[in-house]
Amino acid sequence: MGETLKLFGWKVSPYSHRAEVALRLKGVKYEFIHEDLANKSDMLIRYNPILKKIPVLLQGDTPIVESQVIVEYIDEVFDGHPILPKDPYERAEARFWARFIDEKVRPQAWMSCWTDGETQKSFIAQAKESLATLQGRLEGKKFFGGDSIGLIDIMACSLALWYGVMQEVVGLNLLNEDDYPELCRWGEEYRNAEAVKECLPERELIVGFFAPRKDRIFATKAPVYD
Ligand SMILES: N[C@@H](CCC(=O)N[C@@H](CS)C(=O)NCC(=O)O)C(=O)O
Repeated sequence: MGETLKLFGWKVSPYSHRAEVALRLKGVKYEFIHEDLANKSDMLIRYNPILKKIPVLLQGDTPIVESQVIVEYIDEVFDGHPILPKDPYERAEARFWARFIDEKVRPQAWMSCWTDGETQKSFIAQAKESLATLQGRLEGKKFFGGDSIGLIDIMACSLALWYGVMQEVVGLNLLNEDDYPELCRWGEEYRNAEAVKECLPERELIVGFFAPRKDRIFATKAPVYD
């Protein structure tokens, strides 16, 4: 693995963080290339022509795209901290929860912040149920991965920081210590893990993205990059 690794990312993005924390856990050197998503670079378009999104991991001239794909690639290619379990059944189970997070938890949590009225009530009810289900998967363990960070922890990273910021910006308090003590405890463990601390964005950076765009994000239901 002689080639220089480059990560095209954006510090505000939890997807970008997923890839970066996987590299940090493995102790692999890489260059972080900040993308301006309002004015995407030719390199980003060249290396991710179909989706045109960050993160993109570039190994030599070979791009790997999509955060979970990148995390799994890093785990397969580099020695050190195991991210996915060795056992095929446990690996399948971790991938199931990764999918649950991306298909249920994240969109429900996002929409509970950026809708109102009956629609919001419905998303809040769905998010509450999914958060409780996810919390149950912790089973009293330090991390979803057991004693150390694994795929599910990395996939759930937005619950450890980003979702709290969004809640604060829109004045919601859904993910709180009274209702989700285990999930909040997990969030603290995650934020305090060495590899995470090395690459977790400052809370202010995320507030600085969401707060001024609050109305436009509410209107579009999607991030606004300019
Ligand atoms: N499913 C993708 C999502 C990545 C994603 O949505 N990236 C956003 C930044 S947070 C992006 O590049 N957006 C640019 C765009 O949509 O034009 C992943 O897991 O990597």
